[in-house]
Amino acid sequence: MDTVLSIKGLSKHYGKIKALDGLNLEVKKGNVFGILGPNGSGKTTTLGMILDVINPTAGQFEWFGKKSGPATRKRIGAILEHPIFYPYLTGRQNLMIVCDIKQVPYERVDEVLLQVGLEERKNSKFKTYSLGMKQRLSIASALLCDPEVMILDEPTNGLDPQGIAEIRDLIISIANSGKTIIIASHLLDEVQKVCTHFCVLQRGKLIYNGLVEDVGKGNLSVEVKADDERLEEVLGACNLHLEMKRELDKYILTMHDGYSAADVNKYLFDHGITAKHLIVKTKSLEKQFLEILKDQEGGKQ
Ligand SMILES: Nc1ncnc2c1ncn2[C@@H]1O[C@H](COP(=O)(O)OP(=O)(O)OP(=O)(O)O)[C@@H](O)[C@H]1O
Repeated sequence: MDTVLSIKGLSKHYGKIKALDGLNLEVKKGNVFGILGPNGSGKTTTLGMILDVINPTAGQFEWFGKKSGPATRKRIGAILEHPIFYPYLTGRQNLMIVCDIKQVPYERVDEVLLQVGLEERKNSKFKTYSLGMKQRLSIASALLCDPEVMILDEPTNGLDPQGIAEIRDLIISIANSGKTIIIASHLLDEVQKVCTHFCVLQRGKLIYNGLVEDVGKGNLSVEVKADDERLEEVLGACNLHLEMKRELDKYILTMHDGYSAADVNKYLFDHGITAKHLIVKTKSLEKQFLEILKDQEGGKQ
């Protein structure tokens, strides 16, 4: 798979503050790559450097196998902050101004407005747009040059749940059109729903890099409830699980490899107990993220 972005030993120090410290990362063509991290972990600094807005203290990066420059920059669309649009001009007129600046033919304006779902409101003034519509116009603006890569910094910041869902669907549709996408976010649910890959930064260091589909792999957890006072004793005696925990009126079993909720159900049934609640719990990215951060903290002690 073609490498779109290759980062080697990238660092940015502000005096004693190591905003980014020796980052190595590769993003391949077609990836939807989430950069996760708590506040101040170096996400925006990373995006700033790969977009040539911030000068690195050390290290390097390549776009499409080449040193970054005007030719590679044309192949990248980015939204770092809300771009400034004119409130009294329509969405369409605002994008025509961007076309003039970027030397893109005006035909692209209607194409991108359609792509981001603003076709019906294209002749409304920008000041009448909701926050979600403003964000979609920003994305439309970044799409004007038909870039191969889109870089989005916290694309759903400040949006309501419906706005978040709309931007999420838009990102998925842009990814499906074959573009590579890099998103910095602290919304784990958003990354889990949209991204194929993710990395975690903490205090400027890369502490995790992997596939989103691998989240939740590992030992299965099964949650069990039953109206039977023998439940704890019977469950405790079975050898399907590695660990059993009680949480209020339910039991959480961490299963041995190869055993499922159906095995628990059959075991209980064979012991005359009918489960009234039996669900498989998969680990969310949120849980995994918190564990990754905790492991890192633990490793320091
Ligand atoms: N211009 C600057 N001068 C000094 N320190 C800076 C500067 N820019 C960023 N930093 C520091 O570098 C660290 C990383 O900041 P950065 O904005 O990249 O983090 P972030 O992960 O994007 O955080 P957030 O989620 O809050 O936006 C922080 O400690 C921040 O205070």
